[in-house]
Amino acid sequence: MAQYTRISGSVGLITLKNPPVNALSAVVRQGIVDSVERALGEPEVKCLVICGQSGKFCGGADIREFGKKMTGPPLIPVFHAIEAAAKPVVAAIEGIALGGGLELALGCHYRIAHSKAKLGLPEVTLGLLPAAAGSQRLPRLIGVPAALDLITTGRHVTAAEALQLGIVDQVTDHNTVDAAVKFALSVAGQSLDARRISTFPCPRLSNLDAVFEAAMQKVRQAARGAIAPVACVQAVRAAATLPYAQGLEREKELMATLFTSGQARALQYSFFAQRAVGRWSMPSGARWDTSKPKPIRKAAVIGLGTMGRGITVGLAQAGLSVVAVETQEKQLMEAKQAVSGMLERGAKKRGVSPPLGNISYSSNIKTVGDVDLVIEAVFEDMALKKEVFQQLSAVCRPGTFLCTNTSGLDIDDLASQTPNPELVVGMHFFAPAHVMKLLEVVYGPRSSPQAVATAMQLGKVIGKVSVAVGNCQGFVGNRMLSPYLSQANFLLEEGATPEFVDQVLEEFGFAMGAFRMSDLSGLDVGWRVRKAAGLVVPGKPARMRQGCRYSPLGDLLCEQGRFGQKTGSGWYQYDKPGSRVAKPDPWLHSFLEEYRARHGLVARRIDHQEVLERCLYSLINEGFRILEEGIAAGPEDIDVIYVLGYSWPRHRGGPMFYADMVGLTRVLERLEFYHQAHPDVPSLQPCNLLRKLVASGTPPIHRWREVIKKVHSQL
Ligand SMILES: CC/C=C\CC(=O)SCCNC(=O)CCNC(=O)[C@H](O)C(C)(C)COP(=O)(O)OP(=O)(O)OC[C@H]1O[C@@H](n2cnc3c(N)ncnc32)[C@H](O)[C@@H]1OP(=O)(O)O
Repeated sequence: MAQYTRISGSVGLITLKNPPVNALSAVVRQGIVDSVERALGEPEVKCLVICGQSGKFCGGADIREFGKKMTGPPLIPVFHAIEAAAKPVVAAIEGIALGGGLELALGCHYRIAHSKAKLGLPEVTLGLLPAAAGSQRLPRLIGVPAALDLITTGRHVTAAEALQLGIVDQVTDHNTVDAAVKFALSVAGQSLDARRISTFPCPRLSNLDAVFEAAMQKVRQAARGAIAPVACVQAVRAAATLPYAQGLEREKELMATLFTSGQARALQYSFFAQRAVGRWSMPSGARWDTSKPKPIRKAAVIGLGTMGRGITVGLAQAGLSVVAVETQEKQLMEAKQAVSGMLERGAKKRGVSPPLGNISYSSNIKTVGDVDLVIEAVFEDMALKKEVFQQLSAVCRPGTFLCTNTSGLDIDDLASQTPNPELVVGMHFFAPAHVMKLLEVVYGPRSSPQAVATAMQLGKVIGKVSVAVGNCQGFVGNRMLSPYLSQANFLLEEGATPEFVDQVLEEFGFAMGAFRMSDLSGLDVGWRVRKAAGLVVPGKPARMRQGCRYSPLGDLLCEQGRFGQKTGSGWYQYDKPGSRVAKPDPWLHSFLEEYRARHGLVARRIDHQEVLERCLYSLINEGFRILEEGIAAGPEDIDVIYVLGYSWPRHRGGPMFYADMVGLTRVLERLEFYHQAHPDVPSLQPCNLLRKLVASGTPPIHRWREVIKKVHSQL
């Protein structure tokens, strides 16, 4: 609702009330209309102030209403009525003014913001554009280049930047409503002619075409197939080239195509999924709301390779005390230098001082005796990790949580090295660990709910989106990646090239195709895992392992020392070791031809559809197996992991959402088709849960949990 009160006798105060972010629901919109009408009708009222309750101005349109039947007054006429008012209307912006919230403020005659407020038009991140006249008012207020930047990126700006850009008229460190009331009284009675943004001409640009061409090129490059950023540029162009009323029409047209698009649905699903994963549950019944985390003030990181360094930076930046341990003195010194550099660069970007003093470095594991939680990040070798866990058990004080940054080793096996397996969980970070938003929190059968809650909470403190998952080989992300990569390899055996497979996957929206990604991460990583799993055994039939089809192509490249970017060659060739520019490699093409000839394989023409279906549906099928086994609690967990950790295009929601969009019946049919063609590839065999979902009428994704529950209760 919107509450109307009178203060200081002559100020009408409208307070938006819709927790948690005062979103503009139908009731709130109606409340604004009624309150404005009432204030304008009261002769004693000289001016109006609009604010939000609980220190939050407004988080924009109510996203929960999207896709439902529209009720209540639409936003544009509401904002026009405010702008047309004969009494000054001042927005008192505390906390947030985002999307429709900022558009509401732009409809007001003046804007006063608290110094800690954040403002922005993030609609593009939801697959939309600022279609409550924001795309038309903002360029008129701050000029085309700045408006293009804010609208196409959706980034939030601080109050200080908003003041500099001209979005707000004043910034205060004090009570914003008091400041706005005072300000409103000071301008009451003055002409409002120069305060109505819709009447402003858009600031002229001599190089208008060049500016828009450059903007379009930039968004197309970054968008990976997303349509909203492109529509945002088109809408701003309308503001720059058309009268306001016609610009609004164009905004409406563009919004109409976006609003019902699959991309908007995917992005909005992704928004809620990212929040839903915080409400985790375990098969034991332990849940986020019944498990209390322990506060972590001091943590230790063991092993200062690439991952350990990133984790140390993340912890220190969040204000924790960190003991960083590396047993080799030389590596310790190198790590200290690298971590300090990362902290200094990060601090410079944020305009703060680097938290160098938060970290103490040591080559002695005994120095971790007084920490609350340890994150082990040594080399991915079970024997080494076990040794570290035994040492930690001996030196840590009772109750210390022991976490491992393994990307797929058995958490329970590690926990068995300690007398308190309930304190052990996995914290699987993604490289670079101080940048990537995803954290897989992995619980073993003996991990306590408190250990899980603590790791989830710590993830939040250091700015990660944490997803709780069960213990299995590769956890969720890497386990699903395995059939995807296998299919990519099989496609090479059957006639494709790495560049063709990558092109198809990149056109789908991945930042990198399977082979470019493997070259970046290092082919030796998977090779080591396959060796440990007993798959790389000389003398075994080359293309079969453990009764299933196996491609040894990656192993053969590793035997040649082709580990990817770091060695200057892998699936592609590079100018020099460490170079990032992948070039098709004639050597690799001849190698594939020889390989096919040696194994009697005849190359055939493979089309886009086959590449996509085999790579993606096998990955999705594994996702259904993960849900069936209860390793992930719901499809949102998997989708968040894939969007944030594996560069799955956000505008496609994630693999499980994508399966829902394609249609489960279609996914099932195609898997059946490919499994028939490749009966020796178990990952193509449709899993039971997928069959059950189809048999139960292919319910939409938000109802899958009901079917999953039934499947679990039958086990
Ligand atoms: C014609 C179309 C006109 C306008 C279009 C729009 O306005 S589209 C909406 C534009 N607004 C946004 O994109 C803001 C989205 N929200 C956020 O970025 C963050 O939620 C926010 C406001 C910065 C707060 O972040 P914080 O980390 O503090 O909290 P959290 O994200 O967990 O959100 C708390 C709960 O609020 C719910 N929520 C947030 N925004 C909205 C919204 N606009 N509509 C409805 N609900 C919203 C969010 O889902 C959380 O709910 P929960 O039940 O706890 O999961």
